[in-house]
Amino acid sequence: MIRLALLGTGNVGQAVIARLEALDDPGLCLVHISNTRVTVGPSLRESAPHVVLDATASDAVAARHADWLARGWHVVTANKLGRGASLARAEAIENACHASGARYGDAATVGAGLPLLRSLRALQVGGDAIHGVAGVLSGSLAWLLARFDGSVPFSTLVREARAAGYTEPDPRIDLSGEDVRRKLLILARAAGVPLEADAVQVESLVPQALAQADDIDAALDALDAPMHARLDAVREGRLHFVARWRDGIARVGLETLAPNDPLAAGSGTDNRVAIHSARYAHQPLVIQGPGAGAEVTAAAMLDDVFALRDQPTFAGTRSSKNVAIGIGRAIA
Ligand SMILES: NC(=O)C1=CN([C@@H]2O[C@H](COP(=O)(O)OP(=O)(O)OC[C@H]3O[C@@H](n4cnc5c(N)ncnc54)[C@H](OP(=O)(O)O)[C@@H]3O)[C@@H](O)[C@H]2O)C=CC1
Ligand SMILES: N[C@@H](CC=O)C(=O)O
Repeated sequence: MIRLALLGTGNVGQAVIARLEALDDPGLCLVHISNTRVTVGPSLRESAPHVVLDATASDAVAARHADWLARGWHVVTANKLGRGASLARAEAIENACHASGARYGDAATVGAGLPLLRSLRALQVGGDAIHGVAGVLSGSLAWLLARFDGSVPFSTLVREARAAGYTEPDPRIDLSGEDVRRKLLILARAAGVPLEADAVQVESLVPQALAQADDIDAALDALDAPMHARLDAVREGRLHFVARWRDGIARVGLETLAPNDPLAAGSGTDNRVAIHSARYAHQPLVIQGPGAGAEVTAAAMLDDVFALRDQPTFAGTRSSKNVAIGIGRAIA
């Protein structure tokens, strides 16, 4: 029996609860659910989970990952602020895993669970050397830029992307390139490169009026004129928000790509990532698929839980009281 604690009951957290309900797996038991307002079940410490599921966007929660791992609790996260924030925090997570044997499931943090991190790690286990990564890493920006033809204000599209659950809780995290920076850091670090967060050059799409706004929704209109100007300046191809890391240089920002560029394929929230390595020296390995959405993200988190099942920690553990999933649903 694996005891799970779920932090965060928003888009992703609710999808985790719904998936647990649908799977109805007797080997999984939800012993704690919490958001910033409500806790269901005993406190996190008292519930002594085997696995903490982080479905928040909270820096304070991510700052605790290393402590939980050091305690022997596995951590499965959609929150990128563990391995995608400061290098010191990413290294603390690494060290805690080595010291305690606990595992860190981060598949959901890049590409909403596409087999990106898994492939990067498997290539290296097989003796490959990763030379660089280039990609469209934001599902929301991919979705927005695919739709943006000037007929509808960019701000209207941002509101739609937010309502569909593709953006971060604060969409400025996507629009500023910060979400993509975090993903590029996670990928580069998974490729063995100790990249500092401020080593990534980031082009932000957020005008000052939006950056400083308290009422984010009202201030989204400030995007419309500058984004229209960017669109008008495109002569051939289409705008894409691209991340690149190679030869010590890492940058994220808008680029105009020709339709036959490998990074320009796909539709909707599709992410596309090209991995350049010793094995894939002439043609990169390209991985593509939906890169945002609560359901795929929740599925990736639970895949990471299932991957833990062979861990000795769970052998012989007693069954625990399952926190009512219906209550978890009710505290959204
Ligand atoms: N949406 C997507 O497509 C994807 C999202 N992710 C990541 O998933 C995470 C969640 O995203 P999403 O569900 O859209 O966000 P939401 O804003 O919908 O939900 C966030 C949840 O976290 C809770 N929370 C915040 N701080 C804490 C805390 N200290 N302790 C417990 N709960 C807390 C919030 O509680 P309250 O309601 O009380 O404020 C809320 O329930 C983010 O890190 C995001 O980057 C990753 C891949 C894809
Ligand atoms: N806001 C993110 C969601 C997944 O990480 C994105 O747009 O890609």
